[in-house]
Amino acid sequence: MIGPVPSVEWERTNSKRLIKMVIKRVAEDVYALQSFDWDRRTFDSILETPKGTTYNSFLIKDEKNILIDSTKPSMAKELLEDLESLNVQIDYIVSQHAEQDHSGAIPALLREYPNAKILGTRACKELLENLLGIPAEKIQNIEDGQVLSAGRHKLNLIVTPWVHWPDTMVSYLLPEGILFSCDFFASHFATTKTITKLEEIQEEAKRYYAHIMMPFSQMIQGNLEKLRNLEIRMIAPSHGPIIEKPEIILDLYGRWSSQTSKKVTIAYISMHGSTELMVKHLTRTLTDLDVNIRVINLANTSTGELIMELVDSRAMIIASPTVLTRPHPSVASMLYLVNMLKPPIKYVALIGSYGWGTLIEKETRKLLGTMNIEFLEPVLIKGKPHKEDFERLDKLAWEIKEKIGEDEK
Ligand SMILES: Cc1cc2nc3c(=O)[nH]c(=O)nc-3n(C[C@H](O)[C@H](O)[C@H](O)COP(=O)(O)O)c2cc1C
Repeated sequence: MIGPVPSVEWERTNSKRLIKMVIKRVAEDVYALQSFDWDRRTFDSILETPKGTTYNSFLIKDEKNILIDSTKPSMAKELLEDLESLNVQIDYIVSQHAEQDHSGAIPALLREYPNAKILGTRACKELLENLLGIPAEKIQNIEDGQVLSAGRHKLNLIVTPWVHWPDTMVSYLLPEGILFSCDFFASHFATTKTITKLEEIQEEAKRYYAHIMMPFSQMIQGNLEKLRNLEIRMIAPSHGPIIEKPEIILDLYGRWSSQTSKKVTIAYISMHGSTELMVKHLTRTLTDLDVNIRVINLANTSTGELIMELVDSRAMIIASPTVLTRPHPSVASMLYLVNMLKPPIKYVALIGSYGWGTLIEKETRKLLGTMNIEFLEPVLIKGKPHKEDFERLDKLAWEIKEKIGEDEK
């Protein structure tokens, strides 16, 4: 039986420490304990976090008290103090994902609550032992679909592998209908607001999806399917704000994991302007052909911005001069990342200028070696582009327009 719609209310903030921790009442006897990292600007040394982040832990107070996820090790002290202020003993810690930003405070929690049992997936158990030195006997494996009863509250434990590591799971709380989703549907966004509108979350959710979730789009589709029959009233991820209108993020994930739009993203760099002239010409022609394009100069725009554009692009044009026979290093490192993150692009075209001899095509194909893409005929020219080079670019523009219109996927 599902209960009344949960809604977030302020409980208290720990202002002594510059609001490092915020406690929110999410529903009756359900609390969000959020650690705020307002100033964090990168994650995993890859992902930009221009709006900081939070590490969210959730407490269900009942006959048995359950803590879902924790925080990063350096914020363990604040989490323990806030639990103390809520006057609870912890019976269960559900570790939805062993990565240190969610489970790093578990050793400190175990020192304070030595009788607490840790629950996690099989893969999580092994990782908790290896990453955090948590003794095996403290951790119980959960089975997919297992229900943990706290008393009035029932927590449905659902195995959802690869959102973001092999160990990941989510938990669905009844009667409130709250989905504790860990990294699934998360965003790096330090805000005290809860989300009810798409525009409030779209950009940071997309940045997060692009870097963390995109390589696993097939698994995401499978896991979305697994959640389809749940009546989800609220999504409480372990990073970023709580989402009070779950359909907005569920729709985005549905689209991002299975569709592209007819968009073409052009990523370029140019040292002396010849490749840039090619990009300008191609941009003009594609615009005349009414193709939706985004142009990104890698010299002044981060690779992260490009990766976000690729979430819903159907084609990518790579424009690079030849440097020591290969793509410019900024292009090469971008290609390395694209190959890892596997955006759903279907077509790739390579253009660029070289001086005397080039292996750029071979190297580009190699760098994108594990992607399922069709390479269009490259336009590689010696020196500055001339009339016949512009004609080749026009031909490429027409080909791109035709290709991206061929299907709607
Ligand atoms: C550091 C450096 C290394 C280069 N290495 C090569 C090379 O291996 N093969 C080649 O054909 N041209 C090479 N070139 C020449 C450039 O590819 C050529 O000048 C090209 O037109 C530059 O395009 P851009 O004007 O878009 O920067 C090199 C240029 C520089 C500055």
